Amino acid sequence: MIDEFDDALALANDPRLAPPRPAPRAEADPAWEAARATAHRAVAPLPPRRLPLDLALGHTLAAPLTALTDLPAFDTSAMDGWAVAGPGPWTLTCATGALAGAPAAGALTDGEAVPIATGARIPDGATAVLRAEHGSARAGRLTGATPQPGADVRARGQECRTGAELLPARTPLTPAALGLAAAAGYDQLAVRPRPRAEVLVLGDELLFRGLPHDGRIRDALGPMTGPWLTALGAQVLVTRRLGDDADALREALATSRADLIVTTGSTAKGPMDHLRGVLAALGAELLISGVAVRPGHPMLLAELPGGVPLVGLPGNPLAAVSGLLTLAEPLLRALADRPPVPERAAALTGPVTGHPRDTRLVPVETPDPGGARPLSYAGPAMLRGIAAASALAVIPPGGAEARQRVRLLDLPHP
Ligand SMILES: Nc1nc2c(c(=O)[nH]1)N[C@H]1C(S)=C(S)[C@@H](COP(=O)(O)OP(=O)(O)OC[C@H]3O[C@@H](n4cnc5c(N)ncnc54)[C@H](O)[C@@H]3O)O[C@H]1N2
Ligand code: MOO
Repeated sequence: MIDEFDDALALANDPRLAPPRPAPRAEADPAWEAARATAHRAVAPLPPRRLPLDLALGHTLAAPLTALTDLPAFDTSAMDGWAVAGPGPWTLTCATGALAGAPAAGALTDGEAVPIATGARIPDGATAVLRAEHGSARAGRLTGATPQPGADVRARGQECRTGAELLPARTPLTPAALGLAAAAGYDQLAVRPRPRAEVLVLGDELLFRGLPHDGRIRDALGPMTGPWLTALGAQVLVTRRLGDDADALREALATSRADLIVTTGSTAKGPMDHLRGVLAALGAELLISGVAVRPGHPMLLAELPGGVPLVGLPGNPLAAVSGLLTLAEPLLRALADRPPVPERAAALTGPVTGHPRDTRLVPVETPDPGGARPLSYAGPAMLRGIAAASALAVIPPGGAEARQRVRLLDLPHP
């Protein structure tokens, strides 16, 4: 079996199959789509690893999942009853019969039958299964209407033959995918691991319990950034609160073991906004410094000297969500080598004012699949709108009319 895994790893490592990695270099205030594309190109997929099935949940298949066996692996009974050979009535050749997980009962010849359990191997010579409720056994004889040949028999290979592709590479490993892999004979899988993310919450004004007081407010980004990164496919190592301490930030960036660092706040140029200065001092390269999107236009993407990407989410809460879906989502997808999420659109229930030049992301609820209702309380510093929303509607520069179809970015659900 190791060979298959090595093949899978070799396939996943084949440079001909690896996405090209053009040199991403700084772009000032790119349009929203261009910023997403830059973020997607900024990183290469993480190297594949082999993981036991019970640790593979949430990672991404690094190579196609091909069946290591026929499924079913042998002809099995679909029902409890009797395996019968030829037309009835039948003589029962054995009282205990064929049980699931046991070797097949002895071969039958026409006129013979044997009790059989759902999932048990069909004995050689059997032509069908007679369901328990359709037959009657007395004194070694079985009577009942003769079932059609093949009735209630699951033929070997009905679901797949050995070598068939069951799932393509880049599929997220859901519980059902793990079940399929186990049924198909796998003990381990070659996966692209979930990217490890670290969240650094910046700001001296933040409180982590109790009510706002003395100009200080509760941290609203710590509680939502980690869970949303998890829902976007990351493994969040830690959420750290660093205040506005430039030294602590420098130390955290220099020593991080994450594949992606996400900071909150400090993207602008206020007196306590140290992020850009620390990035410059560390020799990081700014790949994106502001995006033509509202809210969230000060968001940034940098590459730290070791190659680790850093997404700077603006401090205003809705602006931070905008940064997550604009920059962190495509980065995480690229690191895990996941395919793009299928695009979804819906018709607005009312007009939405646009920004003259920038894209707007507006919280909407989608009570019916084709419609998107813009929500109130959707200012950059507000949370009521986004907390009630199921998606962000992408409003092109200049705005959108009622009933106009616009693209939706679904909010990820943990
Ligand atoms: N002169 C300018 N000032 C600002 C501009 C600008 O273009 N020119 N842009 C504004 C926009 S838009 C945004 S968004 C913010 C971005 O600011 P920062 O990323 O530097 O964030 P802070 O200054 O630290 O905070 C902004 C705002 O958000 C609150 N905040 C921060 N962290 C949290 C948190 N974890 N939980 C809840 N609220 C948080 C913070 O208290 C501030 O109210 O800059 C504008 N300024
Ligand atoms: O764009 Mo700020 O990012 O409006 O909140």
